[in-house]
Amino acid sequence: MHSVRRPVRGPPDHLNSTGCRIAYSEGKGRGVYASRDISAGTLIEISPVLLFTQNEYKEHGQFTVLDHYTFKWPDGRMALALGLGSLFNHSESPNVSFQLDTDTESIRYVTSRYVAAGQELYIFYGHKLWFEDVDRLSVVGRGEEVDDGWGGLSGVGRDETDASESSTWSVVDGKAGDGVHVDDLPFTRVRIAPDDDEEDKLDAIRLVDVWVMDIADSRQIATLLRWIRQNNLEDSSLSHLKRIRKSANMSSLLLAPLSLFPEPPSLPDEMNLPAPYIVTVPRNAALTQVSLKLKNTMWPTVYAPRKKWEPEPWSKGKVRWAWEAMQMVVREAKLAKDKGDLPIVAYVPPAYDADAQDLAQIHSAMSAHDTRQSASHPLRHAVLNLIRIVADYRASVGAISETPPVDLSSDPVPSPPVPISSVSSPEPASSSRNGSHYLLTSLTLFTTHEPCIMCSMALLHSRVKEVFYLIPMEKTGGCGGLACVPRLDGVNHRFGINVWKEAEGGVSSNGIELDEAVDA
Ligand SMILES: C[S@@+](CC[C@H](N)C(=O)[O-])C[C@H]1O[C@@H](n2cnc3c(N)ncnc32)[C@H](O)[C@@H]1O
Repeated sequence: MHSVRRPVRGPPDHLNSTGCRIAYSEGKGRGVYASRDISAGTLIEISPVLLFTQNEYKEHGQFTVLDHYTFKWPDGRMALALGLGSLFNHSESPNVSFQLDTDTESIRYVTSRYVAAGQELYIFYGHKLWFEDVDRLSVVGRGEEVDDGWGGLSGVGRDETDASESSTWSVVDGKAGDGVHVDDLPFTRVRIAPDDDEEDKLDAIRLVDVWVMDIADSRQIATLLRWIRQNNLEDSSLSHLKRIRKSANMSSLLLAPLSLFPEPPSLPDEMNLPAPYIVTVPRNAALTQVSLKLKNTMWPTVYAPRKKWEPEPWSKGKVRWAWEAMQMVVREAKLAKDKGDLPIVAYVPPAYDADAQDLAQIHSAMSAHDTRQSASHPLRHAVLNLIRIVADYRASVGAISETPPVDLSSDPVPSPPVPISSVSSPEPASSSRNGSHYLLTSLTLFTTHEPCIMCSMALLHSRVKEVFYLIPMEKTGGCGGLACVPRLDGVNHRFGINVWKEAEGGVSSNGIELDEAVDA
């Protein structure tokens, strides 16, 4: 360890609203510690960086103590993390991953698993350490491997994504924004709807009933759009439709699907609005110009000439996000098994895209494991436990639309932390608000095992965006195994289903297999 002398009065108090404090770490100098339980996927720190030119570093920096704190920035300069960033110590099994954000010249630190209060928060520096890792038995000297000439935390600068130990998987190596070819994706997509009909004829167009309202005074539109947002009427099942239909002297506003509101949604009294009425509109976006023309006669529809069931483009950053989630569920499932429960875990991280995060209003990851055995309760499936945790979270933060976006000056985890072992409250939180329908809107659920039919139905009702699982359950699964719930005729929401390929990125079912008759 380089000499970090203790100041006379110990480490400074550090007020960090995301749960970190500074303390001394045996043999490592100062370190960053969790001051409370922190759930996986929590953004705990954004550190601005100070950048030095290569010359400044070569001529000065490398001969100073700064050499222990600087690392290579993607553009070749050397960087020093301010804030807490420079105080994270190294571990071979880190609990924090980080991402370099070149746009804002900062680094974002996110917990990669649940961290209990009092534990140290570690990142992974890379394989070329210049000090003796006190937690490791063998000594790895700085000169023992090929040096890239930069030293410091030089492993960090390899790419723009995080540098956790797992970044050696080629599918995610490179820049976060780079695309991944569909054939290289580590998962396969289960087809949800038949793709035989192009909906190019009027009678082939699949329909859905929605509530609509006419607005004579166009000045009311902005107020109503705000009201729709606040009342959570933005259902993803209607995202293929434009919100407003204009005619010569009248605008009509699409409110919500009938499937969610059998009764007309109640509108703000003070605006003196006409009563909503029912209109039948296309259920899907238009895939061809012919179908667009036909659909537009019913309601202005989005043109999405994407090949049907062709997966949306995935970037390396997003694959890494999914990969970390899959690693997380498998790891947690093994822990659950060690505790005597079934090794089934469900996990919802914050959405990858900022837009989806805004829509979902979930800014910290939540996970749950199957507690049927420890709770002696037949309904404590991992997915149901997780949905209840999300409901509790939503209830604890109050109105969904009032949840603030994540902001390091405020607490991004307003609810109590939710370790996988914390599922014990007997009753779900209930809410009569419109938002109670939308527990998982825009969110992706990762799970070790294909959810059973009951859980798949619960996911459908929760409006989950998509599901990833590793282990298909042919005899009990509701996402392609025994049945495919979102493919059923008449369901009012469809969610995507993806099956992680066994052992892709090292995510393997070894040790978490179940008897095929068990329903997950
Ligand atoms: C970026 S600094 C981390 C903060 C540092 N502990 C401090 O008090 O300023 C890197 C230095 O921390 C120490 N360090 C980090 N992780 C360590 C580990 N696993 N074992 C021993 N020393 C470690 C080494 O001295 C290294 O040069």
